[in-house]
Amino acid sequence: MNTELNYADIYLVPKKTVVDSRKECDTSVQLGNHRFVMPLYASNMKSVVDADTCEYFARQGWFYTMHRFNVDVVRFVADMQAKGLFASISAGVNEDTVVQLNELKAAGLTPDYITMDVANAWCVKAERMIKVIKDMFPESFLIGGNIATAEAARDLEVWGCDAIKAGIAGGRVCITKNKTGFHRPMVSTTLDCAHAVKVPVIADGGVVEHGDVAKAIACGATMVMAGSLFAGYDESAGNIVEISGKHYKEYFGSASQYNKGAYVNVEGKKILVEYKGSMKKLLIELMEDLQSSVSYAGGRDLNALRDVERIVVNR
Ligand SMILES: NC(=O)C1=CN([C@@H]2O[C@H](COP(=O)(O)OP(=O)(O)OC[C@H]3O[C@@H](n4cnc5c(N)ncnc54)[C@H](OP(=O)(O)O)[C@@H]3O)[C@@H](O)[C@H]2O)C=CC1
Ligand SMILES: Nc1nc2c(ncn2[C@@H]2O[C@H](COP(=O)(O)O)[C@@H](O)[C@H]2O)c(=O)[nH]1
Repeated sequence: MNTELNYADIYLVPKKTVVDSRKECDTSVQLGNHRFVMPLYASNMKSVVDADTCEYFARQGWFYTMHRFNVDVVRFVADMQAKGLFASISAGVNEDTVVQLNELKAAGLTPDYITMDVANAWCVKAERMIKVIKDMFPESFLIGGNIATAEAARDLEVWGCDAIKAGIAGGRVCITKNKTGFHRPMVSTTLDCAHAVKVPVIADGGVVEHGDVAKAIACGATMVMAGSLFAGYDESAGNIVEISGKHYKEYFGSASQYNKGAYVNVEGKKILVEYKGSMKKLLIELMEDLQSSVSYAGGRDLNALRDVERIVVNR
């Protein structure tokens, strides 16, 4: 059996800083036809993003992906593009997704980004859906996920994905590992997948500390997706709950009973996260922290992080 690593098991070794100020460090990243201010974005979960959250992120120059649960995709894509913003939607692998894609086509709309999002995308249904999406929307940038091994990443690349989302059962509200026994820690997942393919890899789930973003990039990720990090703010989706005068927001898994509306194949749970007010301060702090990471890596942009030594501190 192999020993596998998570974000908390590694650190990055500092190099000589070459900038006079952390403000000089560039955290921007190219994904598809757009450049975004940070290589980090919020999970496409109903308790994290809604249409307003997506618009908020797009206006701040951050990437986003709308979730795929009871969404009028025609209206969503039309609204975003009418506002001059990019449209980034999620797709499943069942017939309802084909119906939605046909409706988009009939309306003459092309999403800028489509994320085909299932628990284990290394499967025949995902292979078929990737072909459908690529045939119908060859101009859209297709992200496929999730997977957790080099072999799966290579398959998704061959099947036609323009980027691959990696991470199985590492999320804060995930109970997949408890219920099925399957999981791979994020550092090992990201290293393996990113080294196996030429297309960008998105490290999804398990971000606990801001520094985990830099660690993911150092392991080869182009982007990082996080759910709990963005839950609990004014701009996040999710209901506010008051308990003994204290305010919280609900954060639940996409495979939870609360998202599914039934207790069938449940692999997610609901938690309450502290209500934290406006998200603006978080976005600024995340960028400042990553600028600082780039300076410790001895560079001026994210490329510097790809060159740093990684050390294992826990085994
Ligand atoms: N990143 C992660 O580790 C995980 C993420 N999730 C998230 O939860 C949401 C729901 O995921 P998911 O259950 O895939 O989506 P859906 O519930 O939409 O399932 C999609 C379809 O795939 C089938 N399917 C799902 N899992 C399997 C399987 N293991 N074997 C065979 N068929 C399967 C389902 O059929 P049937 O239900 O009849 O089996 C269904 O028809 C997604 O947003 C996903 O990202 C969920 C778990 C893990
Ligand atoms: N196993 C499950 N994973 C889920 C579910 N809903 C979402 N997710 C994944 O978690 C990440 C977010 O993780 P976090 O640690 O940043 O909070 C998300 O992007 C999905 O990949 C679920 O119900 N079960």
